[in-house]
Amino acid sequence: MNELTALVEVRNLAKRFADAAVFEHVDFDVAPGEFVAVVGESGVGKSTLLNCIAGLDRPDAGTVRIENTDIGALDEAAQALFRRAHLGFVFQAFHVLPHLDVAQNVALPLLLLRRPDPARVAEVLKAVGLDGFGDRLPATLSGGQLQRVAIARALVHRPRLILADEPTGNLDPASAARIIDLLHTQVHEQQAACLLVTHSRAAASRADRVLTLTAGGIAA
Ligand SMILES: Nc1ncnc2c1ncn2[C@@H]1O[C@H](COP(=O)(O)OP(=O)(O)OP(=O)(O)O)[C@@H](O)[C@H]1O
Repeated sequence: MNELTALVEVRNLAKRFADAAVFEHVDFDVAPGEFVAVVGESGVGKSTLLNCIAGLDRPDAGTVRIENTDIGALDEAAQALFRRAHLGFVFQAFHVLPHLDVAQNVALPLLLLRRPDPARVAEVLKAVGLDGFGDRLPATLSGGQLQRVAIARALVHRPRLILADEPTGNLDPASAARIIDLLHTQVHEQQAACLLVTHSRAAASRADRVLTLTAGGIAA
């Protein structure tokens, strides 16, 4: 895949923490409209890989280009603006803001982009099965409901790249399937791309491609 067609291009990426290597020689592309699952043993570095792609962790070697922008070449402020406009990130730990209600949490990416759109917020809340939960505070929600708030927030601004770290980890099989459907719809309708880190065989089996991360690289 050449530079013009790849939405994400990862080249020779390596990351270590202090004296412990996590991974090296990580090379892959993701095309527009592609849904890619990343699997691998616990602790192999899947979350770290997503963080490096988003510019939240700095790799020790290699490059990440998203829509032809070299993320590592941007300063922190420019990286934050780039993330805001182009990325939707579902974190393993949700990062839902406790003092904002569900609708306000989901609306946040649109507000930061100065594109408030209450109808879109209501649409994604309905899509994740949280119709009627807009005015609830996060402390009153279950783990699976919080996870769906995080997913709605990651999708509300229709990002080109969705990075999702175990987005179905707290969900029952039917809710999980519904979230994977939603990610598929977003990816295929918007020609976006999704990188889904998962231990779930069911979720991985729905991806267009499955990549396995090891300490020495990543491969189909
Ligand atoms: N900030 C950090 N400082 C030091 N070591 C870290 C840090 N973050 C992660 N690690 C280590 O890096 C390795 C990769 O962690 P990571 O969370 O990326 O793995 P993972 O494949 O996502 O794991 P899991 O499937 O269990 O979620 C682990 O050994 C972890 O202990």
